[in-house]
Amino acid sequence: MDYTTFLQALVSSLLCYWVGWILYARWLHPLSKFPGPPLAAISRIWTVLHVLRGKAQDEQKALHQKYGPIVRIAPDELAISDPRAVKAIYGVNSGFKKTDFYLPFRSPFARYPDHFTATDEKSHASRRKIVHHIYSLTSILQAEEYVDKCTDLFLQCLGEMADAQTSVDLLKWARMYAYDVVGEFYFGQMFGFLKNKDDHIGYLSSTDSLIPVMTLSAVMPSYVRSIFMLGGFMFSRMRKAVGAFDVLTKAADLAVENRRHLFEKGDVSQRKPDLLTRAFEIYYRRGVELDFQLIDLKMEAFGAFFGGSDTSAIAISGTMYHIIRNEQAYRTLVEEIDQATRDGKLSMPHLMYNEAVKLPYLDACIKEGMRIHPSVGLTMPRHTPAEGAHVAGYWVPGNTRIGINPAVLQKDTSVFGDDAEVFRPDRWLETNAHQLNQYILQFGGGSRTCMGKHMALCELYKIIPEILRSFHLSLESSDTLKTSAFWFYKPASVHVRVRRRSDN
Ligand code: HEM
Repeated sequence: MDYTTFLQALVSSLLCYWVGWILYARWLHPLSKFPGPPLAAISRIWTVLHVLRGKAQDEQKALHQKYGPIVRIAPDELAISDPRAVKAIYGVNSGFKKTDFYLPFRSPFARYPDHFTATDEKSHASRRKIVHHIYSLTSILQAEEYVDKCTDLFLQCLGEMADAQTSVDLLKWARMYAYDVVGEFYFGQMFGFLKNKDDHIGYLSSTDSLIPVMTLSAVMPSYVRSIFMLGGFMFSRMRKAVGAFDVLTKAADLAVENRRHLFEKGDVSQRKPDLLTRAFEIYYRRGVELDFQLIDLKMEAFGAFFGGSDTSAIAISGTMYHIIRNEQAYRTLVEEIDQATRDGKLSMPHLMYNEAVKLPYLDACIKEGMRIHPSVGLTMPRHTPAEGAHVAGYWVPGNTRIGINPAVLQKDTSVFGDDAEVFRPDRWLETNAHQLNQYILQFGGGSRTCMGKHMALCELYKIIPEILRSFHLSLESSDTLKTSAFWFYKPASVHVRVRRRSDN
């Protein structure tokens, strides 16, 4: 066969394959009964472009308006926005498993898959059980003073910016705060963002570069991911980002080595009651029995760095944005905080987490802030069990990818009413408010619920009232919040003017 004939045969075979695939995917595939964009039914390109535009939550909402509560977003994948689907997909013992979407986020040096990316439920449950107590509320509150240390520095910086009358990007500062809290909890000390008032070691810009690339890779078919990731390394920004994480790895090594030294010296007085110490206690007491080595301990620190910094910062800045924007809510909240401070129910100079959670309006504002602006803005995809499953009245075949986007469901009018898009904290003070909780997915659900939830809530319930009792904040612009959703549903910025309060 000559070259031209070979080429013609190849092209015709490929054409036949494609025509066959299109006919099958659109009309014969087990998911062909589900509506959705025609391109999504035949290729993942649709999903990749959809995520690439960084507006997944808005586009997905529009999709549901057009096609209904369940939409085919890739040949083998469905997105659903129906309250009944939450328990079916994310409930304990639902039998739904994490998909390979999570794999690009996995650390290359993980011995066991880290909690976030583990796809084998059994192994995940046994590894999570080993460290579960580290993340309990009791354990977090034993280290509450480290949150206070970061809060003091944050407030000091806000004070300086208020005096200098400079504009403050709350997102950037909340990020520096949240990263420094992770530093205190896991790396022996703050990373120094707040002290340096800047991303002096480049971690923030590195996650900004890496997360979108990883997210795009996560929605691509697995066979093109490596090529895509390798392609990414052609760009100096990516190489720089990876370099910054070398610095992080060294910081983790040093923190672990220093702490090990203290343990081996038997110097109990020098040991901070932080999460690193808790992890070391597991290592020394049951490390061999549980196969929990120093590298596993380091993985916990990495998990918190990647899973707990930007998420917490988005929750803080997103909630603050809505409070500041809503005059009535702002006034009511400040009155509640001031009254509680006057009554001695909020300690000075540091209010305690256990005091803050008792303030009903603060609680309502934080719940509403995270409802309307959850930190995750993509579907959290799962595989249906091999035998298939009923989801919200639909029969979904086995091994189908299906997921809910918290940023879509949490604004669903069928659950939250016609004002679902409005920041209205009072909805959480109404009689049946507790029923809404079951449709809130901001911390995920079931056996895969966020491990750092208590740590994140500790930061939120402390920093928001601390800021509001010391400063008055106003938004610089009345424009609506600009956001992007590469896994994290991130505001572009939250610029505010800050004044010291003269009335306290
Ligand atoms: C406001 C802050 C936070 C938010 C909104 C948040 C959100 C989430 C969500 C939605 C998930 C589930 C993802 C999925 O199922 O696909 C998750 C899982 C996880 N989060 Fe968080 N997170 C926050 C803070 C933290 C912190 C501070 C840490 C670390 C200390 C952390 C560590 C983790 C881990 C390890 C998982 C995986 C759990 C598992 O699958 O077993 N998160 N988080």
